[in-house]
Amino acid sequence: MDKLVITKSPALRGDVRISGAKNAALPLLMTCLLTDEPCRYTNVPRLRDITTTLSLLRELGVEVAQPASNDVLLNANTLKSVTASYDLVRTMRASILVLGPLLAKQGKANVSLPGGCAIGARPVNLHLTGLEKMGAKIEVDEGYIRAEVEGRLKGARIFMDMVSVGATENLMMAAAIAQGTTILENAAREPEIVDLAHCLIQMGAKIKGAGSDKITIEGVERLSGCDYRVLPDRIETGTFLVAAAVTGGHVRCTHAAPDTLDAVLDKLEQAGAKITTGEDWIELDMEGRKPTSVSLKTAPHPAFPTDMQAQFVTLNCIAEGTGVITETIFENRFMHVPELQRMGAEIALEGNSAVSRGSSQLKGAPVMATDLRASASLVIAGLIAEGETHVNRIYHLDRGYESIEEKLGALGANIKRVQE
Ligand SMILES: CC(=O)N[C@H]1[C@@H](OP(=O)(O)OP(=O)(O)OC[C@H]2O[C@@H](n3ccc(=O)[nH]c3=O)[C@H](O)[C@@H]2O)O[C@H](CO)[C@@H](O)[C@@H]1O
Ligand SMILES: C=C(OP(=O)(O)O)C(=O)O
Repeated sequence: MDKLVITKSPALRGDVRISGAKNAALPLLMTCLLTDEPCRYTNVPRLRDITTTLSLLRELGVEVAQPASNDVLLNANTLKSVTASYDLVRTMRASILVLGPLLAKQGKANVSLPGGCAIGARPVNLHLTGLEKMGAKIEVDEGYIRAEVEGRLKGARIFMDMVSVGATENLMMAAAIAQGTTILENAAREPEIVDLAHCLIQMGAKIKGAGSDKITIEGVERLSGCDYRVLPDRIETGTFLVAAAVTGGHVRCTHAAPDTLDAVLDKLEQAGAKITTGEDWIELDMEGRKPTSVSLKTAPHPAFPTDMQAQFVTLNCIAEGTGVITETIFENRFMHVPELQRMGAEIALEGNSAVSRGSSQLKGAPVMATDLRASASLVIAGLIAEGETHVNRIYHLDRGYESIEEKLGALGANIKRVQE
């Protein structure tokens, strides 16, 4: 199994090219299931989750081609199955996003229940009740969600009692070809929702309000294909910016989307970073300063993203002063804390908050993380720890970061991937 070996690194300097967003690409690739026409997606990141999605789509009978490393061509007019098997779904929760499109287009879908995962229980009740409101009959049998509808799904007014990114995406895709108008209330407002809406609109969907908490979708009979470029990854961008900040560096993220990162940039400025942005780039300069601790609370967009929480916990460990980071989205998303403590971090977990005393002297150690962003926080810790840090189980990182060691290495980090 591969691991990353990191030694204390100089201040990171230079340009880093940001990849397409994993969390935008995953739902976008599922849009091919809503049409019989070919679909082309560009700026698709090369990640394990994308490979899993393509395997899942192939299993359903979708024709898949990758003419260039970040281009994907999909054609679902050869579909032969409506079953997403446990073997694939268990490795990637976003597989649940085939449910809405398959049900809307084929009238039927069997999707393995994703089950709990390292960061929390992550139920899918909102996906299911929303589809039921649209006329689907759904039962859960032998670990599978078995959904059916007679004729087409029907437009409905759906209020979600929690803000869910995945449920908003699943229901928006299903509603795009339902009969009548669907209104999603308390919808998620993440930039990836807006990106999905733009792609669906290019395919002929009638969607208004994406990016607000009320999305109105007037169903159309059929959608055409698409040629769509995936949004830049705001979480990858934020991760590189935090890595630059903790090393006291000066880094420019290119091919980025600054307007998707307001809450993160705000906290970096509070930490003492000088931030400059252009249309598609963000530059961070610490001007030789050590960061100051920040306090923050994760919440749905446009507030601070849970997917950046772990990286900021690492920042707070070495920063000046006390900082309190509170996680409100997932009930078990502090697995990086015990590992950071093993590296010498002075952090205490108090309920759903990580309280750091700051100015910890980190020391390299063998560490491992059980989720993607926790792994990223340990990589960042490795850059500033004395000695060698070995980050194990990096298949989590490979789910969500394209060539992380090459990109960090090009900025001056001492990092290499080794096979054991
Ligand atoms: C592939 C992808 O885009 N993943 C992102 C997506 O995950 P995902 O779409 O799975 O996250 P959700 O927004 O659905 O989850 C938010 C909260 O709602 C709860 N919930 C969700 C659905 C449901 O039916 N019932 C329910 O109770 C979840 O357990 C969680 O506590 O948004 C999360 C929150 O920004 C991010 O951390 C993930 O990186
Ligand atoms: C939690 C994440 O992803 P997923 O929803 O795919 O598990 C993430 O991207 O940080």
